[in-house]
Amino acid sequence: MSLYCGIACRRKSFWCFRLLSTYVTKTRYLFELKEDDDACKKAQQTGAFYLFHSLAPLLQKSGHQYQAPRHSLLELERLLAKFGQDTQRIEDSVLIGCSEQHEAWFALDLGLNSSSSINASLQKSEMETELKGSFTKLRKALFQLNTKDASLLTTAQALLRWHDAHQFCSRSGQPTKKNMAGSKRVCPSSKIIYYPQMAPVVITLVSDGTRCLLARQSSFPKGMYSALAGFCDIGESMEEAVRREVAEEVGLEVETLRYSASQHWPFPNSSLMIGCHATVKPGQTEIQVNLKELEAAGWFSHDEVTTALRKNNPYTQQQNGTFWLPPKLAIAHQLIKEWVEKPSCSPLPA
Ligand SMILES: NC(=O)c1ccc[n+]([C@@H]2O[C@H](COP(=O)([O-])OP(=O)(O)OC[C@H]3O[C@@H](n4cnc5c(N)ncnc54)[C@H](O)[C@@H]3O)[C@@H](O)[C@H]2O)c1
Ligand SMILES: [Mg+2]
Repeated sequence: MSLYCGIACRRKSFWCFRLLSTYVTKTRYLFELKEDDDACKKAQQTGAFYLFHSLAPLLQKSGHQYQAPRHSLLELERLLAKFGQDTQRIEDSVLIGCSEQHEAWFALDLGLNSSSSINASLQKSEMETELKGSFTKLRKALFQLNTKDASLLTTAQALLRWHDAHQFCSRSGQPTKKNMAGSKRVCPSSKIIYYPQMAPVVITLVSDGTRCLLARQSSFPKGMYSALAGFCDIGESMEEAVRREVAEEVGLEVETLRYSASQHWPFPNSSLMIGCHATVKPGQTEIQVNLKELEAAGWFSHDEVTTALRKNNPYTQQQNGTFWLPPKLAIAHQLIKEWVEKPSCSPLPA
């Protein structure tokens, strides 16, 4: 779908109207909603709401899959009235996207601000009955959601968590106020504007040309190995962070590296995962595991990794005691799959 937009450009004394793509009109619309509180409030009238309770999204299960139901403003108002809650609460919602037809999508947490945890949990189960779903831990549900819902819910949870944790100005100590879309918070006293943040993390699949290096932390589920990951230090470039993390965690020097792709990762707080492939200096492949950071690390052959990717069912592999890899949705999985498909693509010097 494309729309003619009001934007016109003057070229050689003719007015020509440029056809804007659906994507462009959608991003312009979302930008407007973030900047204009009145437009955003209006968008709520025809919008749809994803519901959360204490950062757990409302999901409905059908077979082995989860679905995230959306509710209209009217349905939400009825629900709040039924549970004796003020409709003012809708102003806590955050904008998380919109459809191609410009139906704005919001997320609202009905559990976060409850003053009593006993009341909150009572209300939670009653709401679940009313809504014919369950507020499910995102970590549990993430891998059983379709990619679109998974991406929307991780964005929503990250934004709701950020607002919950940034209620006060770090300079004045006064309460901050969110804008209608939830794209920022402002301190009325110090005038400081706070924007939602993500921490940059590099995640690197190291190869020696024929094998790839996988590692596990003690906090990982039993048997799961992944690529090396680490938070960027302040002042570092992505390249510097990759070199440092690989040296810190396994005692190897990166020779070449290549950026692959990035991903927002909501756990435990919002990270921007920057995915890379790296190679180490030939003949310098002896791993020295930093046991403060990792439980184990090792080189895995192309055959071993290919087999693990093919049979990547955590439940059976955990029981067999064999090693297994992160699920499809994780960028680590994508990096490993790329390496299996093209183990010797040529990266740039680090
Ligand atoms: N999506 C994926 O495929 C995937 C795969 C592996 C890891 N991860 C994620 O990557 C992240 C980083 O990996 P890691 O734990 O090995 O990092 P890491 O190697 O940097 O070690 C974590 C330690 O770094 C310190 N640290 C520095 N800056 C920090 C910050 N901004 N926030 C929290 N801790 C900070 C803390 O002491 C913490 O204990 C984790 O949150 C993990 O969930 C994602
Ligand atoms: Mg690490």
